[in-house]
Amino acid sequence: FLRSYNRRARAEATVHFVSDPAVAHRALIENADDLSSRPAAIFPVFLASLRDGRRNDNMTTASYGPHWRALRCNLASGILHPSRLASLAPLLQEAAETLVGGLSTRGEIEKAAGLRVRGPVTAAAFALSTRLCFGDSVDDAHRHAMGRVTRDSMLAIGELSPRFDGSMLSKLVNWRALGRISALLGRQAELYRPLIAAAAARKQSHSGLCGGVFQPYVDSLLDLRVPADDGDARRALRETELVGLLFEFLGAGTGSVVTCAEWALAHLIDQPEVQDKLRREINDDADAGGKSLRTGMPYLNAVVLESLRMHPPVPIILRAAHGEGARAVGGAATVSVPASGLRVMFNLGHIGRDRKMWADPGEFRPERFLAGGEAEDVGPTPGSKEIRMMPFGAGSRHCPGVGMGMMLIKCFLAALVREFEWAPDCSGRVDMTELDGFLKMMKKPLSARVKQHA
Ligand code: HEM
Repeated sequence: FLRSYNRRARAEATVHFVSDPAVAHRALIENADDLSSRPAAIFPVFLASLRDGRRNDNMTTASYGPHWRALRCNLASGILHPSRLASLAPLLQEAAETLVGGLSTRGEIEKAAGLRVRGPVTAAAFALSTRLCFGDSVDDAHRHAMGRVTRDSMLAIGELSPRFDGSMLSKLVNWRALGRISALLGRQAELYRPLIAAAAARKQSHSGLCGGVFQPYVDSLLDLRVPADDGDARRALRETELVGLLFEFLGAGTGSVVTCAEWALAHLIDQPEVQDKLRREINDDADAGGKSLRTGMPYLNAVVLESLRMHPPVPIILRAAHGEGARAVGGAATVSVPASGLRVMFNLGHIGRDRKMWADPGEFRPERFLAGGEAEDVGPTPGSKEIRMMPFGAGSRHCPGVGMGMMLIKCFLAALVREFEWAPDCSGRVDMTELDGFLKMMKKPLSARVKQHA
C-alpha cells in the first residue's frame, strides 16, 4: 500500500520547469484559463485548515473560481486600483521621507564604513503596508512585532521544499518547516486579532480613513461577502481567512519591493555613471511627486525595469496546468495529466535573461528600455503578443500590486539617490551573488558608503 501510495504521489508531483519565454507565452497568455490555478498542496493551506477543519485560502492559494474572483476584485478595485495611485502618492512620499530622514541621522562612522540599507528600507516599506492594511492607529511596538512575524513566516515558507506536495512523505521531510509555519500562523492571529476588532468597531462608528484618503484593506475585507460553500448565498470571511489575507498583503507589499530596491541600488553603486545620470533626471524633475513617479522620469522607470528583468524578486511562479495548457507546457505527447493538473514552475530569472530575447542579458543597461532601445515597448507586465520578462507574472493570476509596487520602488529609489551619493563600502566591490530562496535577494546584504548631498 505504502509503495503504491508513494508511487502515485511521485507521479502527481512531477514538476515541469519552464524557462523559455515562448513556452511561457503559449501557456500563460494563449491558454490562460487552463493555467489559472496554483497547485494547492504546495502551500501550507492545509495547515491553516487544520485549525478549523476547512480550507482557509488567501488570494494566492485560492483556486480559480468565484471565491478567488471576489477576493481579487476587492483588492484590485479597492486600494490597488490604478485610479487610487494618485491619492496613495502622498503616503508613499511620506514613507520615503521617513526613510531618508532615518538614514541621515545614522552615525558618520557607519555611513563611511558601510551602511546596510536592507533593514531601513524594509522598515519603511512595512510601515507603509501596515498603514494601508490597518489604518493609522497601529503603535510602533505592535508594528515591530508584526514585522518580525511576517519576516519569520516568509523565511519558514521559503524553507519548505518547492517539491512539497502534501503527501505523507513530504510532510515528514518538511516537518521542521511545517511546525514553524504552524506556530507562526498562531502568532499572526494573536497580533492581528485586536486590529481586526478595532476595524470592526470603526465600521460601527463610520470613522477611520487612512491618511484621510482611503479605507484600509482590513475594513474592505470586513465588508466583503464571498460565495458560501452551499448554494447562492454569500458569507463574511472567517477570522482564519482574514489573517491569511492580511499576512499576504503585508508580506507581498514589503519583501519584493525591498528586494528590487536593494538590487537597483547595488547596480547604481557598481555603475556610478548610471547613478549620476539618474540623479540628474531626478534633480531636473520639477514635480518630484506623484505624477512623475507614475508617468514621468523615463530613466528612473528604466532603471527599475532593468533591475526587475535581471533579478525578479519572486524567482519562480507556480501553476497547475490542465487541458491544452498542459500540452502547451509538456508537449503534444503529454498523455497523463493528474486530476490536480500538471505542476509547472516558471523560472522568471531565466526568462528575463533569455539570449534569444535580450542582447547581453547579463549586463545592467537601463538604456534598453528608453525610446529607440531594444525594449522600449516592454513594461512590467507582458502584453498579449510576446513575453520578454514577467517579474509580476502573467495571465489572469498576475500580480495585482504591479502599479503600487512600481511606484513605491521608484519613490524610494528617487529619494535615496536625490539625497545621498552611493559608493562601495570599504571592501571596494559589490557582491552580486543571488540568494537561492523564496525571494531572490542579494546573498550578501548590500553595504555602501553613503555621502549626503549638501
Ligand atoms: C516589486 C513588487 C512586486 C513584485 C515583483 C511582485 C511579484 C508577484 C508575482 C511574480 C506574483 C505571481 C504572479 C503569477 O503567478 O502570475 C505575484 C502575485 C501576487 N502579488 Fe505581487 N509583487 C509585488 C508587489 C505586490 C504588492 C505591493 C502587493 C499588494 C499589496 C502584491 C500582492 C500580490 C498578490 C495578492 C498576488 C496573488 C495574485 C493572485 O493569485 O491572484 N504584490 N506578485
